[in-house]
Amino acid sequence: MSRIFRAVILGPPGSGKGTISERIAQSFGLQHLSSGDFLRENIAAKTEAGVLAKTYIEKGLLVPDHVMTRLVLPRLEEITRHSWLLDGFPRTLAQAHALDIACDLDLVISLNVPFETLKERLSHRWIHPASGRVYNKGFNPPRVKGVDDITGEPLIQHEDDKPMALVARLRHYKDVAKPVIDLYKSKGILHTFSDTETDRIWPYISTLFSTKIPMHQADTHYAPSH
Ligand SMILES: Nc1nc2c(ncn2[C@@H]2O[C@H](COP(=O)(O)OP(=O)(O)O)[C@@H](O)[C@H]2O)c(=O)[nH]1
Ligand SMILES: Nc1ncnc2c1ncn2[C@@H]1O[C@H](COP(=O)(O)OP(=O)(O)O)[C@@H](O)[C@H]1O
Repeated sequence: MSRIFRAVILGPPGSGKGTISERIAQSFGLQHLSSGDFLRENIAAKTEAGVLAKTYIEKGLLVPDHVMTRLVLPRLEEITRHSWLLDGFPRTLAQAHALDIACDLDLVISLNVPFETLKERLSHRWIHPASGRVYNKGFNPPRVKGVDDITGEPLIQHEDDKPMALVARLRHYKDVAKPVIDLYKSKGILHTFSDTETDRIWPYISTLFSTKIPMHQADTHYAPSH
């Protein structure tokens, strides 16, 4: 059996982590694990962690480290046969240290997208709350304005994607993420990609993964439809 490949994707809210993770998952057969999805599953199932996490997310705050590590690490340990890409975790230095104890990472990608671009994207981000599907006016609009493509249910905008909350959220991200980025830089596994467009970043990420993942493990390659 091939060795498991473990990667993390870092970047501020709106930098395209979810979008790029899906492309990596599709092109290279990695399992996309998203801390936001784990949280939404737990909130929907009303688990103890989910009920607690909801109170923080609603206020636009980070969920405490001990709740996040207890939620995410067991999920990683369950995956013993499949390569994975972790999106949204670690977000703090304490989470990065906990992950470090649990496993060895092969690769960390950091997305560096200008502040103005993030503000613009997030203020146009619309979500289907039940599934977590994400749309963007312009980049990937729903087929019918205001409703989810699959269920036809209404889309909503996160309170913390509204303009007033955005600036504070992005500033806070930067402060908390800096030591995490520095840690992975010092380990020599960090690769940073800077641009305003996902479609311009993607070819570089795709090339990087091609050099790291043996071709027989990779599935068909993702090609943007536009
Ligand atoms: N205009 C534009 N929007 C993008 C681009 N890449 C992603 N988006 C949109 O920006 C928003 C944030 O992307 P997402 O992948 O959710 O970022 P995350 O918060 O880092 O996971 C979503 O509405 C995406 O559809 C891009 O290159 N251009
Ligand atoms: N690793 C984490 N540590 C703390 N809180 C987290 C973590 N991951 C997600 N969250 C919480 O869940 C919310 C939604 O996460 P996510 O879906 O990744 O959205 P976004 O990309 O907009 O930040 C975050 O705003 C935060 O409150």
